[in-house]
Amino acid sequence: MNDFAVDVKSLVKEFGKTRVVDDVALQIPKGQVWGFLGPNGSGKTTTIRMLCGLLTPTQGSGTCLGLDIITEAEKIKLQTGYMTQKFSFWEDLSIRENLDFVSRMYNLPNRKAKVDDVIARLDLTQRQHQLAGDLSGGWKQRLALAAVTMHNPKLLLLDEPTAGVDPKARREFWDQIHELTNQGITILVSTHYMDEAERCDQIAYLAHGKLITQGTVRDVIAASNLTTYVSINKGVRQFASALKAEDDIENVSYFGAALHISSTNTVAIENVIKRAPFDSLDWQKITPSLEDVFISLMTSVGNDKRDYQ
Ligand SMILES: Nc1ncnc2c1ncn2[C@@H]1O[C@H](COP(=O)(O)OP(=O)(O)OP(=O)(O)O)[C@@H](O)[C@H]1O
Repeated sequence: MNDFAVDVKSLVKEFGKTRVVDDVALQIPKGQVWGFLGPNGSGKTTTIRMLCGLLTPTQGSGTCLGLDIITEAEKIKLQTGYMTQKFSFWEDLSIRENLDFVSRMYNLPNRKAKVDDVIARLDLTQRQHQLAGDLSGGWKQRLALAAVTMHNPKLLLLDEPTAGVDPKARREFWDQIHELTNQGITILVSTHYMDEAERCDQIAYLAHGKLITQGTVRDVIAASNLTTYVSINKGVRQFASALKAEDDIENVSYFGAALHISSTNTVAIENVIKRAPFDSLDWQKITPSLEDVFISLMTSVGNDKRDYQ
């Protein structure tokens, strides 16, 4: 068994004639938290489902927790916790009843102690008798995290666990995620939130089913070769459409009162800001943010031209 919790290569998934995941390779070291990013429909959920044995790849091979993803999918399921995008617990049962049900499904020994423990660990004591259907988004996600960790999985696959959850609850959720990695659990978490991407050891970015970039946030920013300038002059927004019309500016975006412009061609972007009318603004070169990089990546890969039946 190697030191990777996930070690897969050439993963392909086709639905009919549409290639939804296209030649994806991932090597996730044990005990790390990885962010899985990419636009809607880029294939994140499909990849996650292949990793936990719920979908069979059309092509490709590899292991999860040292187990073959094709031939040992059932064993992988027992050691993996998969949190789906949609809340999938019983709304008419309380938190405690839901967790008790899950512990029965996994046939866990010492069920009551196990449920007591997970309720305490995730700070659910006060709400344990509340119906799941009455919980707010943040508490629902906490219940879901409790449920997927009850059988002591070594790998957690979390599909947009914090979508629609308020910032405080999101922060608490991430505290729990880091607590779990401290215990040696490996986590792959899909997200659209940049601040969450920045909390990960490494990130992998998918577009149109292909892995476009991966590494630490710093690596991904460096590999983008993006040059970004920012202006915070009053009235800078009035220049946005003229800047967007410039062929050499690949990306113009608002960050509050500031305007960021980016290009992979440093000379060209610097020529633009030296020219009228843009030379009337003060420009400062900055390290591109992850968001600058992702917008640039999305622009460079273009629109999804695949055919969906
Ligand atoms: N069972 C299926 N049959 C046919 N097409 C599917 C099936 N499952 C997913 N797809 C298609 O595959 C593409 C990738 O979907 P997937 O859910 O993996 O993307 P995603 O990156 O997780 O998107 P999102 O960020 O919106 O959750 C989508 O266009 C989707 O419609």
